[in-house]
Amino acid sequence: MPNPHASPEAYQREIRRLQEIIAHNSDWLWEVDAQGRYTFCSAHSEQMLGYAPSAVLGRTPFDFMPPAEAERVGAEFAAIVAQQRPFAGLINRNLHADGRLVVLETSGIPLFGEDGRFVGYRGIDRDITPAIGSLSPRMVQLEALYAAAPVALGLVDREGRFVNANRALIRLLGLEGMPLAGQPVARYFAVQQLDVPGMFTRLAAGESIADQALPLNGRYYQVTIQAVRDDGLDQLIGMTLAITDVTEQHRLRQELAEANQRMALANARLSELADNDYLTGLPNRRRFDETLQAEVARCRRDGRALSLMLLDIDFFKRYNDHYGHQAGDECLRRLAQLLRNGLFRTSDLACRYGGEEFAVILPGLDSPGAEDVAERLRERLLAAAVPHETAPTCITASIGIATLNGSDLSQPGLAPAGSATQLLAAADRRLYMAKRGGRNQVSVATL
Ligand SMILES: Nc1nc2c(ncn2[C@@H]2O[C@H](COP(=O)(O)OP(=O)(O)OP(=O)(O)O)[C@@H](O)[C@H]2O)c(=O)[nH]1
Repeated sequence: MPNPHASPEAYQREIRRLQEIIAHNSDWLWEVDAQGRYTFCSAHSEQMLGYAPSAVLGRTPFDFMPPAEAERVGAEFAAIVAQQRPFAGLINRNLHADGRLVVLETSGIPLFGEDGRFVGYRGIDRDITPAIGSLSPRMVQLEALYAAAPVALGLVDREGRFVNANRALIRLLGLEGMPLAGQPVARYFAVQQLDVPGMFTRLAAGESIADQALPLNGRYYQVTIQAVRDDGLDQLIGMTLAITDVTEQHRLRQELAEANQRMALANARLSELADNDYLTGLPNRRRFDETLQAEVARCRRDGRALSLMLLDIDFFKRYNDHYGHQAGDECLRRLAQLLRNGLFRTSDLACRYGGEEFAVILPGLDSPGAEDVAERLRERLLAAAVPHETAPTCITASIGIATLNGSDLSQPGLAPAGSATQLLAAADRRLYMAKRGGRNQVSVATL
């Protein structure tokens, strides 16, 4: 610094000497204020960037950079300013007035006023473009794409450290303004989220790594890993990380799964409604017809017996008239419950045939077996002693039974549909006979 106590001539000489040093130095000397605006600029700006100092003063270094570079360097510089620390070797790209890209290496020290307040930086820029060679436009384009890609991209070395990261990755990690290069991946992702050593072991063994899900801060990401190999030696030197936000797809998939589940429930309910009687919950006439057809066909195939029971409540009209239709409904539900309650084998099917009439299909049961079941059922209903004041006793039922013997059915020319019709007609005849015979009884036919 010039000595302010020297004679004016000596002081002037010292000032000129310093100006010459600045002018003949190969570096660009500058000062910026606390807002980063140039307050001093040596003549080198002209030769480095093609702008005279007068065109530089008042502007910021970022005004001379391509936008993406300005954003990147701006973030790095903001972190430095926040700590008000010296820095060196900050590499940045600038646009020369003639359109060329110029790579500068910037170093600086913070400046403080007499009261100790931070007032800006003083530093130098060195043109290192000749040292690194000119940047091909293709390289610049690729870098711009990398920087601006919406997918979070990063390169990781064999030690599990970030070599670089694009803006999306820095944003994803909430690290705006902080340098990520050189930081271990494990610092930001737990091993359960990204097992980098494990992945390297597998990549080194020639395995590929399937995309994996990564829930993070309430969002869902998909991580894609690729090995990076040394071109010449085919040696694993690192891996690329691509982290795509798939929250929306994840949400849609979940909604779809839920909708499918609701649909399956609705379908199950629909088919239940289509197959079951709404009043008693027993299988309805449609289900009965289908099952009887199938069982007759099976009876014919296997040569086994098949019995059919038709059950009709006695004096039910009187019951309805006396107790009301709703009480009649309740009575039907009670009888349905009785039919359901384990009187039959799992292969048996009790259905509401219509009105106050029920049917039970008894596969594999011969005539005496079916009669036995019917008697037990009749007795249980009697034992339930459901009051019926306008009938001789309580609620009772008449039952008609018909049985097909499989061996008879194997005769040619007897169609299954015909057999089912015959079986039904025979059981119905027997029911009629049970009614005629005085009700509360079982009548059995053998075809
Ligand atoms: N409460 C109620 N009653 C029904 C239902 N379906 C049919 N019924 C009644 O059942 C009665 C059947 O009467 P009928 O066919 O004359 O026979 P019944 O009075 O039982 O006389 P028998 O069968 O000869 O002993 C009718 O009054 C029908 O209205 C129903 O879902 N709920």
